[in-house]
Amino acid sequence: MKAPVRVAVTGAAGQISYSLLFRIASGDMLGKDQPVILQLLEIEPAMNALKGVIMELDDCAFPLLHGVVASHDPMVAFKDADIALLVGARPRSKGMERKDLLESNGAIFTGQGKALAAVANKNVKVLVVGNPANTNALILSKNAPGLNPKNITSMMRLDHNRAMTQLANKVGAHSTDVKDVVAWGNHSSTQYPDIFNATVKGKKASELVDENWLVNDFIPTVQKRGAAIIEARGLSSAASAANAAIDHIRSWVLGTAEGEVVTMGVPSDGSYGIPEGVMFGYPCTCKNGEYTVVQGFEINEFSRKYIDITYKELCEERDSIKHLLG
Ligand SMILES: NC(=O)C1=CN([C@@H]2O[C@H](COP(=O)(O)OP(=O)(O)OC[C@H]3O[C@@H](n4cnc5c(N)ncnc54)[C@H](O)[C@@H]3O)[C@@H](O)[C@H]2O)C=CC1
Ligand SMILES: O=C([O-])CC(=O)C(=O)O
Repeated sequence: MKAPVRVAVTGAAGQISYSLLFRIASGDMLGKDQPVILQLLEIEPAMNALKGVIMELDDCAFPLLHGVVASHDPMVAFKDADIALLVGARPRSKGMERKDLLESNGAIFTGQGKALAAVANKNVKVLVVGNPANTNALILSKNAPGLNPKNITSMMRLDHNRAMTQLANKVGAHSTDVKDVVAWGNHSSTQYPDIFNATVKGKKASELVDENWLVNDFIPTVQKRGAAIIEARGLSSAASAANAAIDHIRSWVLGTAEGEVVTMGVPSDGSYGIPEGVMFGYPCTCKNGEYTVVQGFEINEFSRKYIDITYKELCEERDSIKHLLG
């Protein structure tokens, strides 16, 4: 029997967590042979709601769930955490851009960065989900001395998964037939879902679709999918966001399949002309618990323009929260 892995989840009484916790406890994230201890953080007013969620976790009698800790103190919830899923933050409502949340959410990640650095496992793998995820992850990273900045990532996997299905549907294929899409840049309406390196059943995707569809349908559909869900549901995406978080961590910890490329928001390192200093959606592969940014993807003139726009937005977001960067 493997030793349990400690998984901290913030915003544990919120709607994403309601889809996320049960899947982590059932082994979807770390494998069907990996026990877990859930360490749940909420704000004080939500502790009663969290109690109800924990009652439900108990009622599942999950074989892999070896303990639940609940606290409103990050120093308790993050203690010895091996993995931290930072979901707790306000969601946007209709008419807002995700960056409009920076003012209310950004400060959450200064305190949580400090607490993680103080008490979590030094190799803790962090995924920031709370929006605006990339810039919140940057704030966290700058406030977490002693943690490896490479281990602080932001969620672009939902965008990646959205792009796969949109492309598959267009050409009459299944998402599993699609390889090598990338959601470059920011988890925002400037992100660039790119199919120029992608294949569908081994055929170049760019030869199966035309530029008009890319510009007027595919790219805006993926960019604005979150807003379309808010419009339809009255609430932002939750189950699909939880699913993407599971996918992100599973790939990172257990590795990507042979030939599989996934998008992760990771610290920019100069790859593809993006200078250091932002969290950027890059194509990645994962092995032995580490991710590597895939090099050598073709960036044509069309793609360059979109990539530069999303990079510029990330710089603007960073400039607007300079005071939170430690
Ligand atoms: N990166 C991505 O792809 C996606 C990100 N999101 C973002 O995820 C975040 C959470 O979304 P939902 O679960 O729908 O929101 P929600 O409002 O249902 O839940 C958020 C929970 O976080 C808690 N919370 C607030 N401040 C906290 C703090 N300082 N520490 C711990 N918990 C705290 C709240 O009490 C609440 O229970 C939002 O910012 C949303 O925009 C949502 C979908 C996709
Ligand atoms: O759109 C939102 O605000 C929630 C989110 O990040 C998404 O669904 O991609």
